[in-house]
Amino acid sequence: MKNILIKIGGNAASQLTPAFFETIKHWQKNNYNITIVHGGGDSISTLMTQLNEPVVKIDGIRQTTPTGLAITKMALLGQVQPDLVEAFRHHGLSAIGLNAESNQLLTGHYINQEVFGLVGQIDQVNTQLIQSLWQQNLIPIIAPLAITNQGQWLNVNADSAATTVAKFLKSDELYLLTDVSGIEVHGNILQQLTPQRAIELQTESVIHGGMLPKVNSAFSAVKNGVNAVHITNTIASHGTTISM
Ligand SMILES: Nc1ncnc2c1ncn2[C@@H]1O[C@H](COP(=O)(O)OP(=O)(O)O)[C@@H](O)[C@H]1O
Ligand SMILES: CC(=O)N[C@@H](CCC(=O)OP(=O)(O)O)C(=O)O
Repeated sequence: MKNILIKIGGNAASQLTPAFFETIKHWQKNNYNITIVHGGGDSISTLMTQLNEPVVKIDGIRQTTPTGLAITKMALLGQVQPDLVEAFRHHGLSAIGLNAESNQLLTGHYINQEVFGLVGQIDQVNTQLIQSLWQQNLIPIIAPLAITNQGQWLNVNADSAATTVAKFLKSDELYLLTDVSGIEVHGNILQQLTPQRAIELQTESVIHGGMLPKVNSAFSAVKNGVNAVHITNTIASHGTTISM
């Protein structure tokens, strides 16, 4: 029995095909446990712009003010997540939307409050809640937010959230679904990426922006027991694979 986590980035969410849902159904029939962590950075930025909140990202991580956090929650929990749950239902799959407060699903801490504001990293995952949903054939769809022990909500980069949840669930495979078919280097998509090559490509700025948290999260996942991370635009292809 496999345990697969799929992170659906904001851009990928609007491009899910019937084939994607058929593959998930096929995996469920084979008793695979499926978990989704969603992004939604594009929806957050659009809503921020509409509400005159500045959009500032440093190396792919959003600086998040208290107003920015309120907008982030609106976008993720009011738009992106319900739309995804509905898409799964429409394709005959039972899914349930979850956030940090769902029976204390995701607890975290600030990464660097002075630089990033209300941005965090996840320390604890209520894996029992996820496992009980799997037993009911429900697919958990989780938002990238966390709560501190003091009850403060934190915005979490969705690649980092997906990676941490995959580590806690001991996932066999993690798919980071995005809008590119893999990591591109001088016009070619890499099949594999080693840590050494990743450092070189980051230094040369060949890997930049939103790809930085993906690559860093992927290496952290494989160091912590996830067998393989695939950076891709479809679960039908592995794109760029990061493994030990
Ligand atoms: N070497 C690279 N190969 C492919 N994409 C890259 C690379 N470096 C930076 N990127 C950028 O990373 C983006 C994916 O990250 P992001 O926009 O944050 O996606 P998501 O919303 O799916 O997390 C790509 O669209 C591309 O613009
Ligand atoms: C702290 C931080 O950067 N949080 C992200 C959360 C959403 C996200 O990561 O969505 P994508 O995967 O679609 O980019 C943000 O505010 O955009």
